[in-house]
Amino acid sequence: MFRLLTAGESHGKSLVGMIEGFPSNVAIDVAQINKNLARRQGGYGRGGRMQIEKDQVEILSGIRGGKTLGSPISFLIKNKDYENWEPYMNPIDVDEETRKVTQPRPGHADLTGVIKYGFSDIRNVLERSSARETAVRVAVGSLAQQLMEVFNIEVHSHVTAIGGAFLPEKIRDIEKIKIAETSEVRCCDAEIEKAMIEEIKSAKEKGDSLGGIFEIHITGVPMGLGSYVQWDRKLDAKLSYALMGIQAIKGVEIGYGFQNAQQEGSLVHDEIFYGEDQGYYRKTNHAGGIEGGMSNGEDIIIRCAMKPIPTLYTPLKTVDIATKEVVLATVERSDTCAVPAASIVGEMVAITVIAQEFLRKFGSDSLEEITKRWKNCI
Ligand SMILES: Cc1cc2nc3c(=O)[nH]c(=O)nc-3n(C[C@H](O)[C@H](O)[C@H](O)COP(=O)(O)O)c2cc1C
Ligand SMILES: C=C(O[C@@H]1CC(C(=O)O)=C[C@@H](OP(=O)(O)O)[C@H]1O)C(=O)O
Repeated sequence: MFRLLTAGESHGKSLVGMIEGFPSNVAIDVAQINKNLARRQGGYGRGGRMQIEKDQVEILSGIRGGKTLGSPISFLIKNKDYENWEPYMNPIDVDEETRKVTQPRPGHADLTGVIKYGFSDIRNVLERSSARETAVRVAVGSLAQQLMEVFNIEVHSHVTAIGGAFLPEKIRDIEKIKIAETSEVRCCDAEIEKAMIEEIKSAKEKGDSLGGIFEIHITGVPMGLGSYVQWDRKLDAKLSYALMGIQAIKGVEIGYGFQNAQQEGSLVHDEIFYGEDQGYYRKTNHAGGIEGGMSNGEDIIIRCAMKPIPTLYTPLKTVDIATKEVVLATVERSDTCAVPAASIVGEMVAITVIAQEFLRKFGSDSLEEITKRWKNCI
C-alpha cells in the first residue's frame, strides 16, 4: 500500500509529487510516464495553455538505474508558463495589487475558496484548485500502471459523451475501446466523434463550455481486491472516492449502476459459471467487476460524469468581492472541453487505487515477494 501527496500552483515554478510505500525492484520507464503526461495534455477542446506546456517528469529520488528502491519516490514537473507569471507567482516577492482577481467564476472554487482561506485575491485559490495538479496524479498513476503491467493488469478508457453527443451502445470489447487512442476526442466511433467535435466547436463559438462522460476499463484484476468487512475497505468506495477527487467529476458509476437500478434483479445479476481452465466466470458483467466491495475477477468498468468547464468566455453574472457590485465573472484563459484529458486522469487515478489494493493483498516490500504471493493466489 503506498500513499501520495501532490503540491504545486498552476503558474508556480513546478508541480511536485511524492509517493511513499512503493515496492522495490520495479523497472520504471520514464518515457511511459511522459507519454501519459502528453496524452493528458491532448484532446480537442483544450485551450492555449497546452501550447505552452510540454510536461516532462524529473525524478528526484526513490529510483536508481531505472528501478525503484522502496524509498520515497519524489519528482517534479516544471510549469513552463512560470516564466510568464514570475512577477505574480514568485514565492517571496509579488506585487499583490497587480492583476488581482476579484470576480469569482460560478462553478469554480473561487468564491468559497477566498472566504474559507481569508484572501482578497482569487488568484490565491485558482492557482491550486486548477486541474493543472492532475499532471502529478497522472505521473503517479504511470508508476502504478507499470507495476500493474507486471501482473497483466491493464487500464484503458474512452469518451462516451460530450455535451449532447453520445455513444448510444455500451461497448464492452476492449479491442474496440483501444481505437479511442487515435481519436481527437478519445471516442471509438468515427460518426459520434464527428458529432462530439461539432458540439465543442459550437460551444467555443458561443463562448460556452461542455462536460461529458468517460468510461474506464481495467482488465486482468484478480478476485479479492478490496473487502466487504469494513465500509472503508470496499473497492467500489475507494475507486469512487479517488475519481471524485478529480476536478469537475460529479458522478461515478460502477458497471451499469444507474441502469441496473431501473431493472429487475434477474436481468441485473451476473450468473456464475465454472470451467476447468478459467475457474469461476460470468457471461455478463452488469456489476462492472465488483461485488461486495471486492473485485470478482471480471473487468472493472467505471463511468465518470464531468461537469462543463466553469470558465466561460461569455461569462455568467457574479459579485465582485471588492465592491460587491454585480459584474461578469473573470475570464481566465481556459479549455472549452477537457473530457478527453480527464479520461486519462481517470485511468491513472483508477489504476493507482487498483495498485494500492493489490499491494495491500499481496505485500508491498519487493516485487519478488509480491510476485510469489500473487502466484500462490491465481
Ligand atoms: C483536465 C481538466 C482540465 C480543466 N480545465 C479547466 C479550464 O481550463 N478552466 C476551468 O475553469 N476549469 C477547468 N477544469 C475544471 C476545474 O478545475 C474545476 O471545475 C474546478 O477546480 C472546481 O472544482 P469542481 O468542479 O470539482 O467543483 C478542468 C478540469 C480537468 C479535469
Ligand atoms: C494547466 C492545465 O489546465 C488548466 C486547468 C484550469 C482549471 O481551472 O482547472 C484552467 C486552465 O489554466 P490556464 O488558465 O493556465 O490556461 C487550464 O489550462 C493543465 O491541465 O495542465
